[in-house]
Amino acid sequence: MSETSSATACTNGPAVIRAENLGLTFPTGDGDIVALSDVNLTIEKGDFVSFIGPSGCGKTTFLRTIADLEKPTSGTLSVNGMSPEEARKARAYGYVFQAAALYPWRTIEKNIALPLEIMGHSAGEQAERVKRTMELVNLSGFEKKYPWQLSGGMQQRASIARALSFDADLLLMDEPFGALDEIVRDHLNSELLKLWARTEKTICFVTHSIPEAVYLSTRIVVMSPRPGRVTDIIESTLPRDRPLDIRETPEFLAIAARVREGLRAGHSYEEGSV
Ligand SMILES: Nc1ncnc2c1ncn2[C@@H]1O[C@H](COP(=O)(O)OP(=O)(O)OP(=O)(O)O)[C@@H](O)[C@H]1O
Repeated sequence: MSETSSATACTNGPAVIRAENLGLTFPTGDGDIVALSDVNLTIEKGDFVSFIGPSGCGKTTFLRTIADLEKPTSGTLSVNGMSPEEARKARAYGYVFQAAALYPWRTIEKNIALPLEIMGHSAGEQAERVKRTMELVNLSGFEKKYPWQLSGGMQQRASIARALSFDADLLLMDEPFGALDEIVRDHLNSELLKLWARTEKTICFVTHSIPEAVYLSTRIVVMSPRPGRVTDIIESTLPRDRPLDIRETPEFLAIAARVREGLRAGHSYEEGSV
């Protein structure tokens, strides 16, 4: 799909995210950095959208703009039909960072309960939600442990549980598995797909890995730097039910080849990852 046609893609239905001509420029001492330029993208409810592209193409900035952690300098952005600020105040999204970012002095259950505490949920409601989300990410039994007593993969599952605890429909995930080894990453990828199927959340997922993007996504947004822009949007033809060995199928490899081609067209392809 060309840059021009991607601008008009998928504009039917109730959009969770709608970006129109979105731009964000950071003024710095060394001049302006155009992190996002003319981004047009619509994400529908229940989509699993991955953002892939080389370092500096604006993936994190786009997620942070959705989360109202950055302000656009041009264009418009709506989240569940609201401004990003309104959506943040309405707790419309959960955010999972690259590092698990758990508080070391809190037990796992207390880390997961933190947003619920801040939102003023009763102790009973907190306990019920913590139990439910810990089950969802397969961490039951580890409630009283501290983060340092868990493996990296388990810590990241706890941070996913924390993002799910207040039941936002939208999950923003910024390279959540980037620091994990491949076996753990495979496992968490397939767990995440199951969780997505069970909860019907809308997920925006940043990754540098082509196989990860293809395995997880209903749509893959390819971005390119200088300035950061969307250069391709690839619709997945894979079924929603995806065993890990789907990655060996010709259909999977064909989509991966398309993503690689999209990255190459943005003059950003490097062998293996981006
Ligand atoms: N607060 C900031 N001030 C100035 N420049 C910034 C700021 N945040 C990001 N940038 C710049 O904006 C561009 C996009 O950054 P961003 O972190 O969104 O890229 P990315 O695609 O997520 O990269 P990576 O894959 O390395 O995480 C980069 O050139 C980055 O240096």
